[in-house]
Amino acid sequence: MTNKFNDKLGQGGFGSVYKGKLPDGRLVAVKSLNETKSNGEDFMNEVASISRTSHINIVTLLGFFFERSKRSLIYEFMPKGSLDKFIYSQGTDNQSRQLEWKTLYDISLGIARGLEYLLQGARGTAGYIAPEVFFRNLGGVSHKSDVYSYGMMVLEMVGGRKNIDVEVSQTSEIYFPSWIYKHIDQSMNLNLNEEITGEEEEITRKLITVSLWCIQTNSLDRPSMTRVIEILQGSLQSLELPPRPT
Ligand SMILES: Nc1ncnc2c1ncn2[C@@H]1O[C@H](COP(=O)(O)OP(=O)(O)OP(=O)(O)O)[C@@H](O)[C@H]1O
Repeated sequence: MTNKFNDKLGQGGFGSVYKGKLPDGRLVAVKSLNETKSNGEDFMNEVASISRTSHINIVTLLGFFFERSKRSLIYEFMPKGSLDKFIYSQGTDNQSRQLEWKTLYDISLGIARGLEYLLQGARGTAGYIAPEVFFRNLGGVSHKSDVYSYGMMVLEMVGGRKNIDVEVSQTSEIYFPSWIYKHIDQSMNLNLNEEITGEEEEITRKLITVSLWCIQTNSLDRPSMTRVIEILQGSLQSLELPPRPT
C-alpha cells in the first residue's frame, strides 16, 4: 500500500509520513508513528476521538494500523503538501509572495474555523477525559497556546518569513512581531514594497490585528478562536491594535 515506504512525504514530531494508495486507487498519507512503550490504549483513544471529527478544514482520518509497537494513521492525501511551502519567500532573489492576499485571508479563516471546531469539540467531550489529561491539554494551557501558535502562523503568512529568519540584516528584526510593528503605520497599514488594492489593504489590517492579539504575552488578552473568526469576518471599524509585545 505504501510502495514499501519508498515515497516519503515528510517528517513530523510524531513520525514519518509516506504516500500510499488504497486498493480502490485513492491516494493516502500514512503517518508511521515513532515506537513508544505505551500500551495501545492511548493510541486507540486518540484514533477514536480523531475519527469523530469531521470538518472541511481538518484533514480526514481514513483509518489506522496497529500491531504491537507498530502504529500508523492513514489520512486523505493532500496533493499540495503543507502550507510552509507556500508562505515563505525562498532566498533573497525571490522576494515576491507566492499567494494573493485574498488567498492568505481564506487560508487564515479556514484554519481558524478548523481550530475553533477542534477546541469546541474537545470541550464538549471533556466529561469523558481524565482530569489530569484535561488540564494538561486544555485547561488554559493548550487552548490559549493554540491561539498563540495560530497568531504566529498568520504573522508569518503576512510577512512571508519565519519568526526566526537568519537572513535578516539586523538582529532587532529577528523577533518577527517587532518587525511587524516597525512596518506598520498609525492606521495599521503595512508598508511593504508592493502595490496593493484597497481590499487587500483591509485584509492585511485584519490579519495583522488578529495575529497581534493572538500573540499577547498574557494569555488572558488573547481572543478565543470564535472571536478571531468574528474579527476576520467583521468590519474594520471595531478593530483596535493591541499593545506592542515586550
Ligand atoms: N495528509 C497529508 N497529505 C500530504 N502530505 C502530508 C499529509 N500529512 C502530512 N504530510 C507531509 O508530511 C509532513 C509531516 O507531517 P506531520 O503531520 O507528521 O508533521 P507536522 O504537522 O509538520 O508536525 P507535527 O508532528 O507537530 O504534527 C508534512 O509537512 C507534509 O509535508
